[in-house]
Amino acid sequence: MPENTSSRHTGNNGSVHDVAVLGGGSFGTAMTKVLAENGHRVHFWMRDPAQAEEVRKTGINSRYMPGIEMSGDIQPTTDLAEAVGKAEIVFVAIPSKAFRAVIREHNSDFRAGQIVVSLTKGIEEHGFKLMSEILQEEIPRCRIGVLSGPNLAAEIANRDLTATVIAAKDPEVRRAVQDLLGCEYFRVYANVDVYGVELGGALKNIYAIVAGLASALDMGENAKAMLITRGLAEMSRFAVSLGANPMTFMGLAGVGDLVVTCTSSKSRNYRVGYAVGKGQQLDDAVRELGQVAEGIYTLKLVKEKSEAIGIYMPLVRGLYEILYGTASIKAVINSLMMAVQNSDVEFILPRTISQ
Ligand SMILES: NC(=O)C1=CN([C@@H]2O[C@H](COP(=O)(O)OP(=O)(O)OC[C@H]3O[C@@H](n4cnc5c(N)ncnc54)[C@H](OP(=O)(O)O)[C@@H]3O)[C@@H](O)[C@H]2O)C=CC1
Ligand SMILES: O=C(CO)COP(=O)(O)O
Repeated sequence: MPENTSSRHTGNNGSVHDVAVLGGGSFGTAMTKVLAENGHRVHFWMRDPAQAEEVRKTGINSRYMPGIEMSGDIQPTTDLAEAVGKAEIVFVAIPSKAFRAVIREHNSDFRAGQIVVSLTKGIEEHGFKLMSEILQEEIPRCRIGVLSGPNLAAEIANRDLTATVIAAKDPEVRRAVQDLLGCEYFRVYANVDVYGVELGGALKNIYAIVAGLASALDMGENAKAMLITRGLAEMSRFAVSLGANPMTFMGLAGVGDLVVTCTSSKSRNYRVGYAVGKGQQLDDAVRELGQVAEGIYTLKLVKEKSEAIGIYMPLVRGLYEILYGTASIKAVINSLMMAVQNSDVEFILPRTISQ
């Protein structure tokens, strides 16, 4: 493992901490890199022994971050108990489909009071649970937080200027995460609306798929702005109905993350939408991607949930009909454009009650 020769550049008090990152994919790797560059000892858990060996020997995770060399005190491991046991703070970057299973299997390895922060932007299939709710159910003795924002892993790994949000009820959790992660290229803002921040990160993936589709069809810049803005209206309507604070959607974890994923071909969700817009089958697009695109699962769950609770989500419904139904893209666009014309900002002027 190459030694960290660069000087420490955190804005904190300079103390070194043992932290764990669970999940050896793109985002786990990017956050491991930030933490190690900030001078912390990172116990980096992944399930693939060959990958752990590669990171140990070369500092590179070639499957998920080819060409990115990490430096500093990184201890890759396939022993989750060891990683969690040594850590003061644990970051979890495991896709939503596997999140509960991994935490449940290792439940007894977590200590009372240990800080556990979810980096995952998805929803559990059964019961519509967010990752912080899973943590609360599985390890209630821990102090829980959620990190979310416009955070493309490749850009963070490249040290491009980035901001994110730590959401937690406990101010010590917020402060600890700000101190651990903050540095000259990574800035961490705080929020207490855990549910809103977390839901924002999960929901925007749906609209990134829509934006990718629109881009593949060369719909133009006005259309892009319309989709992003109506996506924001739709996701905040849904989240607020479930208890989120509408103001959260004006922040980095709301509109910030929505903008980056709806405008960047670095977003996997956007890429899936783009491929489908170019005529590829969804399954083939996902297989070719080779990484997680949480939005394709979130879409199904949000469509069901919105129907169950009576929340109007035309973009969700339209995308669902394209990806999982039989509707043509053209027919969906036509029905969206010809729907009853509603109010712009429904927090100011209520949406028509005819829909
Ligand atoms: N990439 C990004 O830019 C960002 C991602 N996120 C979120 O982070 C989460 C993780 O995404 P990301 O790292 O990008 O995903 P990737 O597709 O890059 O990697 C997925 C990782 O999860 C591991 N994994 C999959 N299933 C299991 C399992 N059952 N047990 C243990 N490990 C498993 C994979 O291991 P293996 O290789 O062995 O299959 C791999 O290490 C997602 O919710 C995503 O939305 C959030 C912000 C930014
Ligand atoms: O959440 C992300 C950026 O904030 C990453 O988006 P994708 O999962 O679509 O790549």
